[in-house]
Amino acid sequence: MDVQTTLFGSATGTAPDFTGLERRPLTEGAWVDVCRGWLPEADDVFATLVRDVPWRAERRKMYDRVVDVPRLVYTYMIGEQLPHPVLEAARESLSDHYEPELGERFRTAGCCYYRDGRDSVAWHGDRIGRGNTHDTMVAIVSVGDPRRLALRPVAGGDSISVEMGHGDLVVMGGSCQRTWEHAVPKVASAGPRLSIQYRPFNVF
Ligand SMILES: O=C(O)CCC(=O)C(=O)O
Ligand SMILES: [Fe+2]
Repeated sequence: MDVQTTLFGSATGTAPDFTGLERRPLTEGAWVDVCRGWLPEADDVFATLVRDVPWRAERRKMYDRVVDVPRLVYTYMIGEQLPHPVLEAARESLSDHYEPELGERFRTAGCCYYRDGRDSVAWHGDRIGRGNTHDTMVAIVSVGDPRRLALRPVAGGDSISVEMGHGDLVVMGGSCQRTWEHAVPKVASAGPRLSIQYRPFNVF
């Protein structure tokens, strides 16, 4: 076996690739990309994050109020080491793939823990910072039980939904954070799900 393969194999598993990625254009220059089964070692990432992330309850400013968001969170800021090497490799691979279009690299990683179907996040755009005024991207990697990402235009109109399953990648891009809103609705029954959201500098 050649050394390169061995090193890469043990440190980060198979590098994710973007074969099978599909883009769904929305209105007003927003879009969503979906790539199923994208993340290598998804089982191990799930178990490691449940155990090692310093999870805390979320308080979040939304619609000019601070509201409780029923889920656990922790955000890895620029330069903080991520809790699994596959997540470092995934960030670099996403940056390499999207940089020509995004014009910059992904820098932070927000982690969310939806413990069961009662955990959720209400309708919002990631508009703290530049998402409020500029086109940007938020790349979401999911592990654990599938949950639905609902999206609806701010101006009014039908909502759509994208299933986020174990190892799936979903990227919201273009004007999505300001012209559309998204939510992870409560469901009658679900097991635990973790979400890792990669964002560029000053997008939250
Ligand atoms: O759970 C997800 O994947 C989406 C989370 C989200 O929209 C957010 O934290 O801003
Ligand atoms: Fe969001």
